Amino acid sequence: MSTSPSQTPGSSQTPDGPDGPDAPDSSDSHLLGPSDVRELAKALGVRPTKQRGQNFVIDANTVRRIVRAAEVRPEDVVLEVGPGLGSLTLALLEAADRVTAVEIDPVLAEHLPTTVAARMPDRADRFTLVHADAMDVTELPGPPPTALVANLPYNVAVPVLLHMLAAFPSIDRSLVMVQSEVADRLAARPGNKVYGVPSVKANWYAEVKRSGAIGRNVFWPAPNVDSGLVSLVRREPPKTTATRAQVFAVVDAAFAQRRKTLRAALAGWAGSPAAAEQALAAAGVDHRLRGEALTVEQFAAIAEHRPTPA
Ligand SMILES: C[S@@+](CC[C@H](N)C(=O)[O-])C[C@H]1O[C@@H](n2cnc3c(N)ncnc32)[C@H](O)[C@@H]1O
Repeated sequence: MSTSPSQTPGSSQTPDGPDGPDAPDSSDSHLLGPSDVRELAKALGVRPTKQRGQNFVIDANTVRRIVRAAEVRPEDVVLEVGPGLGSLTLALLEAADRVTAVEIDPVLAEHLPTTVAARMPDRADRFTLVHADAMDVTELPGPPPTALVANLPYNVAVPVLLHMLAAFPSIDRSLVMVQSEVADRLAARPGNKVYGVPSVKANWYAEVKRSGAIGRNVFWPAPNVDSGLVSLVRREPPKTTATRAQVFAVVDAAFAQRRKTLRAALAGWAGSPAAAEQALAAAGVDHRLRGEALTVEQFAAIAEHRPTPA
């Protein structure tokens, strides 16, 4: 199998390839259109897998829209997780100072520098590819990333996002594309029925909001779910004497049994229902509430009052 075609494929349409709403116009000639994606995948022998969340964007307008929504600045060092064939990478390289991309798939990882060099020779020295599982990445070559912009693999989107926010405090803005329901969950506020673990943990790091919807036909292959954009702007974490791990342990316990009151849901964490009630009282939180009503600051206050085991 060839992993390195000698040149980047052209852009002729073929009937059996992925089709999208917008073929690139001449000003987008370095971006990937539907036939470019199909031909690149074919040349590399890539068969997109669900397991790796491989749905490639085939629409130049969509990648431009993502870059605009991310407010990428000329001085930004952008971290992209899962660059795939390079659809978003090329648009990021137009706008940022540097792009560092982390890709798990060996064939995609090996070939992407070739695509970048062929499509954007003037910017190729500003691109770095790291072949790794994003969940294992704790350091990156080059200057620290200032922004995270990614069309995340859907099955690991939340853990990858939270991992990157924890591992790279230099990231002050993120714009991620995720499954629409996950976008709702990430951006949910207390009291919302989809508010849960991802909402609270994301809010530990950032102010989170939904930033638009993306249809299915801008991908190849088209997923069977809609997508949403989520914007995260770094904030100071809540002021607390508890560690992040201690706060997240309370969050996990509260939502593991989300139908139960906090007194019952936190019994295991505190040692007993009575101990949970005591910790909640000390934190100024009504023990009859459920986790879905609490802010991240309230979870932090509860974590500070965990009873010491006898
Ligand atoms: C939804 S596709 C996005 C591809 C490309 N950015 C685009 O928009 O066309 C997700 C990409 O993430 C990669 N990927 C999946 N799991 C990963 C992981 N744990 N770490 C790094 N990359 C991963 C896949 O191989 C794939 O290239």
